[in-house]
Amino acid sequence: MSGFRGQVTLDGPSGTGKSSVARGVAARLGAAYLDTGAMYRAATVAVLTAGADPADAEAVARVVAAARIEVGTDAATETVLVDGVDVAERIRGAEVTRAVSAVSAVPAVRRQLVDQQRALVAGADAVVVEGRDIGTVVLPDATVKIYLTAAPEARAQRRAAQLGLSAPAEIAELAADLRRRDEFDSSRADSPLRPAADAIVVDSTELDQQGVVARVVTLAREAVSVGERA
Ligand SMILES: Nc1ncnc2c1ncn2[C@@H]1O[C@H](COP(=O)(O)OP(=O)(O)O)[C@@H](O)[C@H]1O
Ligand SMILES: Nc1ccn([C@@H]2O[C@H](COP(=O)(O)OP(=O)(O)O)[C@@H](O)[C@H]2O)c(=O)n1
Repeated sequence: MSGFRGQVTLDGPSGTGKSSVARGVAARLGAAYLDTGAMYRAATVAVLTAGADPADAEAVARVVAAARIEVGTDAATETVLVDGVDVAERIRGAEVTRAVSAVSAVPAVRRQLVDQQRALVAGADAVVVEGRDIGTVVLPDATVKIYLTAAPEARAQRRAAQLGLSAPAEIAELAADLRRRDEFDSSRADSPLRPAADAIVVDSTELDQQGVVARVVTLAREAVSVGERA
């Protein structure tokens, strides 16, 4: 079978499985992988490290413009650096998660990171890119666009399992955080979270992770063969 060539975009709300599925799909397709959420989280680390207020759009834009954000495009290893410092663990912490939606709503930050995202994938024959606006803004001509959804309860349960939390109060807090971020990300003026008009919606509520990976790989291969026949 010939190798996959093209761009796969995976967008959707938090906890739907984007990162894990995108890594699995990239491995199966022999493709590069870009986690754009990690870039907005790294920008948030720069803001917090500088002591800037995440709600102060001008200060945020200034700090992020001066920060050197580096992310890897290898599905097997995670590389996230801010000004040369490894922040791969810090970006997943609660402090960053609380502030990231405010930082990512700043248009100057989005322009900077979208330019960087396009440059990072420009040389790749095959790439899987995940985020919120990849199919709508970053790569509007992608080969196949997936919009991943899942029931809110399933998303909160998955996030809790991932973080090793099981107390009902902790799960309720995670669910509230997911709701707050979805609401913020979907209602911002610049590049809100929404499916592209030509995205295929995949609901992962009743599928396990391998099932979702298999479905997306099939959709990616079908899109290429349709493209070849056209
Ligand atoms: N279909 C699925 N069923 C059950 N758990 C899943 C599924 N897809 C992903 N997960 C798990 O849910 C958690 C959150 O997934 P993640 O990929 O981080 O989501 P996102 O990037 O959309 O926030 C991870 O621990 C992952 O292993
Ligand atoms: N392409 C993207 C990716 C992430 N983001 C922002 O970055 C935050 C963190 O993204 P993420 O993908 O790491 O979040 P999780 O789904 O892993 O919780 C999101 O809540 C958005 O505010 C964005 O605005 N645009």
